[in-house]
Amino acid sequence: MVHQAQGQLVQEVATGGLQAPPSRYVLREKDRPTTNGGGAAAPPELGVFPTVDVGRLAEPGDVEEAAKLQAALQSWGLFAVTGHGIPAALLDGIHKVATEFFHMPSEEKLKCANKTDTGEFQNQGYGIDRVDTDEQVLDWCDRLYLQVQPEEARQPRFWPKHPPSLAKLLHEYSLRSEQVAKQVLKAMARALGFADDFFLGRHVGEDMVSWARFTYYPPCPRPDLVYGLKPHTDNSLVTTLLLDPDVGGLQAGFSIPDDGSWVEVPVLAGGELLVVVGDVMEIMSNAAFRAPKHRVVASERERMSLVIFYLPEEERDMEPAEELVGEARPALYKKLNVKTFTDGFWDAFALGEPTIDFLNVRVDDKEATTAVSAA
Ligand SMILES: O=C(O)CCC(=O)C(=O)O
Ligand SMILES: [Fe+2]
Repeated sequence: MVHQAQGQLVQEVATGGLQAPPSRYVLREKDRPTTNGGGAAAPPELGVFPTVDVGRLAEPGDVEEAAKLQAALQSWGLFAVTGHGIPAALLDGIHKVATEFFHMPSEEKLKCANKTDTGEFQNQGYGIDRVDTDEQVLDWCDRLYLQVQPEEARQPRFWPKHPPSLAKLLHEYSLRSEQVAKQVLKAMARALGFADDFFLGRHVGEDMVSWARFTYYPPCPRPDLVYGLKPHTDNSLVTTLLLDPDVGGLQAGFSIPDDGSWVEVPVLAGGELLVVVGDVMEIMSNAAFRAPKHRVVASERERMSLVIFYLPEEERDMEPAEELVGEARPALYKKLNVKTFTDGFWDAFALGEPTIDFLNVRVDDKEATTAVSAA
C-alpha cells in the first residue's frame, strides 16, 4: 500500500551538520548492525571470499574454474568476477559520473523523480524507496532506478540529462554487464549438468529484462543506528554489482552457524564486479542455487553502488525447471507469473520480508507429499 507522503531525500536529511539520524531511520535495538553480528569475518565453513574468472568459465574444458563457481554458489551465493574484459576506464567513468549526478542540486535530480505525470509514486526514477506506512523504518539511501532492457522499454524521462555522459556510459556498461550475466547463467546451467541454453533460452527465454539501480548512501553521523539498505534477497535471476571502490558496507547474511551472522563482503578495488544469485534463480533451480540475504551498513563516508538486476520477461511464468523436479526432490516452489513476483517484491521489501515468504511461494510439506503421490 503506497503511502501518501513519500518522505524526504536522505541526502537532504543528511545535510547541515546533522548529529544523529531522525527517528524515521533509527532501527529497533535488536536490528541494529552493531548489536546483530555486525559484520564479522567469514566463518571457516564459508571459506575465503570467492572469485571467479568469467573468461575462463566460458571455456567448457576449464574444470578448475567451473569447480570454483560451483563452490561459490554452494557457499556464499555471491562472488567477485574477474576476466570480464570491461575497461577500467568505463568502470571508473560510470562510478564517477553517477556520483556526480547525486552531487547535483535536488532540483536537477528531481527532473527524473520517481513520480508519474500525475505525481503518483512509481518505482522508476530518482528518489527514495517506496514508503508504505508510518511505521516503516527508512533506509539511509537515495536511488536512481531505471529499466535498461529491452531498449525499447526505456523511459527517457527518467534518464538524467546531466551529467551529459551518464546515459551513454550506462548504456555501454549495461552491454558489458549483460555479457557477464549471460556467461554466468550459462556456466550455472553447466554446473547442474545441462547445456548452456538451459536457463537462457529454454527456461528464461532469449531476452532478459534488466533494471539498473544506482544507490547513493549519504555520509551518516551514526551508522550504528540505521540500515544503508535493509536485509533482502534480490528480485532477479542474477544481479551484477559495481561496488564502491573505496567504501565497504555490503554484508551477506548466513545461517551457518545459525545465529544470524552477517559477513562483510570485501571492497573490490581491482575492477572486479560482484555477482549475486537472486530469488528467481532459486525458484527456477528448485533451490539448487540459493539467493543470499544481504544488506548495506551505512558509513560516515558517502558510498555509491550500481546494480543491474536480470529477470525473465514479465509475461512469462516462473517455476522450478521440470528437469530439476522428481520424486527425490519435489518442487519446492509454486508456479507464478514473473510480474506478480516482481510487484510482490516491492510490497515485501517495504515490510522487510523475503518475497518468497510474503507471496507464499514455498510449497509446504503437505502439498509436496500430495504432489508426489499424485504424480
Ligand atoms: O549497495 C550495495 O552494495 C548493494 C545494493 C543492493 O543489494 C541492491 O540494490 O539490491
Ligand atoms: Fe541486493
